[in-house]
Parts: sequence; structure tokens; C-alpha cells
Amino acid sequence: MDTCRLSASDLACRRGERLLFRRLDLALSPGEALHVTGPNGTGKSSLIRILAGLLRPLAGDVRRAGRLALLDGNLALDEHLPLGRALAFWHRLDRRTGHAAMRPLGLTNLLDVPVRFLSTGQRKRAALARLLEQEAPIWLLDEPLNGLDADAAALAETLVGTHCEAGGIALVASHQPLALPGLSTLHLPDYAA
Ligand SMILES: Nc1ncnc2c1ncn2[C@@H]1O[C@H](COP(=O)(O)OP(=O)(O)OP(=O)(O)O)[C@@H](O)[C@H]1O
Repeated sequence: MDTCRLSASDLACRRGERLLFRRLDLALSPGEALHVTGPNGTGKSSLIRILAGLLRPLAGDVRRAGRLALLDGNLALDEHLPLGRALAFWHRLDRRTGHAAMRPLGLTNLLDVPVRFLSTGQRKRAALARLLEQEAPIWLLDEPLNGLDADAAALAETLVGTHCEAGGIALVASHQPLALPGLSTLHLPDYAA
């Protein structure tokens, strides 16, 4: 895996009139995972969007070495295509044929189903497949376990653990406990409370 780093210093984020967080620092090296926690609306998704370069912080800097992959509530698959063809669109761009995790993710019998008909958990499984296929060393995961049944949630955790063991970085915003070795936690307090 390509070497990677992700750090942020003195980050502040405002959304509308609300200051969500300030003076936030983080630094992740290869093999490290960070669990971002906090009550609803404290800015976990906003932090991920800042780290992904999709949202400008009010203050502070983000430094990154290595490609990143983002998993959030937006599924980057054509809703009108059957799942197999929607994934194949990316396979052509990525110049690859698919990923070995398709079967454990329970997707092989869904390839003929239009993406818009997939259930919540099936969509999340498809998002995990896309995440794996990108082979990016840095994973930014926003509620990756939401909608997954117990087996799929355990598999998702295993995938994150394997990714970090292989030298990747994972930053995971989740309300659910995560069972990952060496996981550190960043709790975003509710400044408005
Ligand atoms: N485009 C926007 N304009 C103004 N406010 C926004 C915008 N997007 C999000 N917010 C507000 O920013 C705050 C933080 O949202 P964010 O989604 O980052 O929180 P979160 O910690 O991920 O929440 P949850 O745990 O519910 O997923 C919320 O109060 C939300 O209403």
C-alpha cells in the first residue's frame, strides 16, 4: 500500500451561524484508526467533509499524503443501472474487474437489481465494495455501520482492521462502538448544549 499521512491543525468549523468545533488537531500515520464520536449535529460529518476537501474550514489546515476514499450517505452509483453495471462503470475507469469482497459482502446475487431498488443495508454493502475497489490508503468513513445487519457490521469492522494492518489509515465517524485494535477516539463536544 502507498504510504499515507493525514493531519489537521487548529481546525475550526462554522455551519450557518453555529460554531461546531474549534482548535481541533489530529494526526494519523499508516496503520492508525480514529473513531470520531459526539452527539448529533456536533460536526462529525462536517469534519469528514473538511478532511476530504469538500468543505472549507473556518480556520486551520489539513495536510494529506496519499489518495483518499470517502464513504458517506451518498452512493456514487447510477441509480438507474443494475448494480453490476453501475459497479462496472467504475471498474472500467479503475481498469479492474471487481473485488474479492463482493461475495462476502453478499452482492453477487444482487448484480441484476437496479441500484434504486437496493435496501438500506444493500446500498451500504455496495458502498463498501466501492470503497475497497478504490484501493486508497486513506479511508474517511461516515457512519459505515448504519443499516448493516450484525454479520455485515462485523465484516465492515474486519475490513477496516485489515486495511489498517496493511498500512492504511481509517477515520470513522460512528455512533456505534467499534472493535478495532489500537483505535483512538476523538470526541466532538456539543458547544451549543
Ligand atoms: N449546509 C449547511 N448549512 C448550514 N448548516 C449546516 C449545513 N450542513 C450541516 N449543517 C449543520 O451543521 C451541524 C453539524 O452537522 P453534521 O452533519 O456535521 O453533524 P454530525 O455530528 O455528523 O451529526 P449526526 O450525528 O446527526 O450525523 C448541524 O447542526 C447541521 O444542521
